[in-house]
Amino acid sequence: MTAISDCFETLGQNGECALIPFITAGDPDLETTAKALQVLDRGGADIIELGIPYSDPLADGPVIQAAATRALQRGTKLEQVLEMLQGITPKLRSPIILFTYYNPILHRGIEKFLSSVAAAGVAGLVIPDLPLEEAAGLLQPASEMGIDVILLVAPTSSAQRIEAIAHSSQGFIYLVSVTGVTGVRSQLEIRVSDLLKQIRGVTDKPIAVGFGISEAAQAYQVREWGADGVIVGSAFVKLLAQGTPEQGLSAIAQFCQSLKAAIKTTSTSTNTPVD
Ligand SMILES: O=P(O)(O)OC[C@@H](O)[C@@H](O)c1c[nH]c2ccccc12
Repeated sequence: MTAISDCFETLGQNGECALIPFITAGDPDLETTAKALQVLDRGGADIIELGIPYSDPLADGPVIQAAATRALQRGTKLEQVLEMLQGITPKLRSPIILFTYYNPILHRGIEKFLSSVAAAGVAGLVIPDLPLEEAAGLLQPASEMGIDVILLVAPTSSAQRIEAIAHSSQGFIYLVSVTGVTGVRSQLEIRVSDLLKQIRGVTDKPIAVGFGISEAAQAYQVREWGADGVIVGSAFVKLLAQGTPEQGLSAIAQFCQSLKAAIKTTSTSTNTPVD
């Protein structure tokens, strides 16, 4: 069993939903990223998604694009991120998922990339532009190294494609809540609830929902729709970038706690959180 499946299994036994914050590595610097991982880990995160900054982030909205640009301007490189992680992952309770576009993987070579991320203690990978048709070449060697490759379902995916993705995805299924790029949305689409049911119908694997979630009430809503995990990116990235690194760290600590408290509430409770 992988670290990620293990995490969902334990949470599921307690009727809990996973909180999965996302931050960009190297924004404002790698030292702060290392601290942020620890702050999130202690603040209620169950799994943490760490983004490798990339120059052509097609799936990202303005907040994460700007964070990636700042990180690249500082000269953040994959090798340095992995080196930082190697020192930090043994101290964390939460498994780390590395978020990267596909090109940097191809550039290094799949085997080499996988062995370096495994050595850094990474538990999973999210690769938004990995074509399902090419996923097999990565899924097999990754699972041999105990790394989950998490595949994404989009609202536009056909029933047939949803089934194929659900079948191949490792660790959990990432359900993208909206068509478009990452970033804060004021309203979540009700369609997410139907998509969750549709995916449930074809797999027992956990399902986490991401894109557009920025408030405790939205996280609660997604949990009520039946998600096993809630992914929150842009809202964390924005808070971390405001003010000094210390101010950013304290802001994400508070936000993390409030999100976790919101999704811990069980559906039978009358204690519905308001934001
Ligand atoms: O930023 P949001 O809207 O909260 O979405 C999650 C997200 O940041 C993270 O999972 C992510 C960052 N960049 C991505 C690109 C594609 C898919 C997912 C992502």
